[in-house]
Amino acid sequence: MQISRYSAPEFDPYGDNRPEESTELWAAPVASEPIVAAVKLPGSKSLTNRELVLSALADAPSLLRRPLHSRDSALMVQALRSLGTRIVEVDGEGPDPDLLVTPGELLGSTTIDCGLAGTVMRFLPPLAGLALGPTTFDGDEGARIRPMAATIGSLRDLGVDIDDNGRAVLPFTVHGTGRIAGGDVSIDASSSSQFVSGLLLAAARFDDGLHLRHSGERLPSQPHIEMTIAALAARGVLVEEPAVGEWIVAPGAIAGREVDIEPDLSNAAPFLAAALVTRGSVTIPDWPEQTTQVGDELLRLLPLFGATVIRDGSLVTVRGGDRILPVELHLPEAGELAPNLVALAALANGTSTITGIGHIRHHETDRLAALAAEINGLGGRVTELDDGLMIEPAPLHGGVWRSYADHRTATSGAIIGLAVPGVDVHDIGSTAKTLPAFPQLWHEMLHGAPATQFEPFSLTL
Ligand SMILES: O=C(O)C1=C[C@@H](OP(=O)(O)O)[C@@H](O)[C@H](O)C1
Ligand SMILES: C=C(OP(=O)(O)O)C(=O)O
Repeated sequence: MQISRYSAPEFDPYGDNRPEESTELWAAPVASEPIVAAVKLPGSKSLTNRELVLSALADAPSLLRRPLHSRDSALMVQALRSLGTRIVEVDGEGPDPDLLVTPGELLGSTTIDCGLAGTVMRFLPPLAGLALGPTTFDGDEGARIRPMAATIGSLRDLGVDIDDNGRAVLPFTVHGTGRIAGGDVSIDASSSSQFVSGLLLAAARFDDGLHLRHSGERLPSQPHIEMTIAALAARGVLVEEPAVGEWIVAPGAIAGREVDIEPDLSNAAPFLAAALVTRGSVTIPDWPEQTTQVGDELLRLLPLFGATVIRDGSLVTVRGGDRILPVELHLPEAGELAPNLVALAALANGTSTITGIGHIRHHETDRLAALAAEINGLGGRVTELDDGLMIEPAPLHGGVWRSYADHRTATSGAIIGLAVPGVDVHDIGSTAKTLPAFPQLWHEMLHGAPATQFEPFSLTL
């Protein structure tokens, strides 16, 4: 295999926009024996935020059952409410209330806080174009460097006036007029599939619908585009795909519906990884038989690391092998899973390469640089490639593991900490982005009993 090395400038994910970081350290628990546990996971971020957006655009109310309640979904709820959508919590089973969404006229004249949520910053600008007044988008300091050019450029090409001071990043203002002409548009979605999903979700509400073409050299995270297309189909909107990287949506209504949100299978990754690290077994209930979630790929990928996967109806159990095997993976479709897989590879008994994931430099942080810096900080031997990482075996020692406000970097530190004493994860609270209960669930997985010392992340809806 040809490996081209990436020569990184000294890693600083924020430049001058460094956010204030909490100095809180979380002592990652070490597993002294094989873990045998079952972990029930909350709803999928990607499904919840798509269904919230589609419910706001629909022609009738929708009920979301067992949606995710996390920072990313709370930001989406808050943003849609401020645009004019009514969203109320209604009783559901368990701790995560259902959401009843009643679409209203999109009003605009508001400011949307995107936090660090790609789904909020890429899915909502088209809705702001359909709104009656201006909407300003901003977010965390770390969000202000995430690429937005394809969203801003395409909406402009479709007739929307956007003021971004020529910078093509947050903050920017969409001057909505209540309608978007729609029609033909071409984008480069090589840095995120969310540019495609954001346009497709709203396209049926454009006057002339949408004929979208992707013109860049690669299209990452394609399962997430398939998820968008499936969510639209379930609401009566057909997306035609005349060629790879081309989508057509006719103008029409988006139906309201009742929808069960599946558990977040990408967030199953750290727990299933724990089975491999401790040579134990971890079971996830309610694993959907069929799904568009890329997390389902874990059932194919984890056996490559030496795991055995057992399916019993909706129960999925992953059992660790004698050791963690090195892997050679090309993962453009599953960048979201890469950080946790890299953590596993750092504990393997040989050299691994994971490629095809250059776009994850544009996720919550530059994940390739972050993972290399943190594993190497514990004595590891990770080399950045231009589109991935090479991970060579090395004895790891304890130390501080920085999270860079990234939930998946944080959980990667927790995975390594199971096997390496003395790993202190900085800002474990960043897991609230998609899994506020992560520290509790991790503790329960290890000890079987609820932890008392964790204050759950509180959300005001
Ligand atoms: O549409 C979505 O819900 C997502 C798409 C993917 O983004 P990229 O295409 O930027 O990788 C994924 O990594 C992200 O976590 C969620
Ligand atoms: C890339 C991710 O998030 P976002 O939706 O903010 O892009 C992620 O959750 O791994």
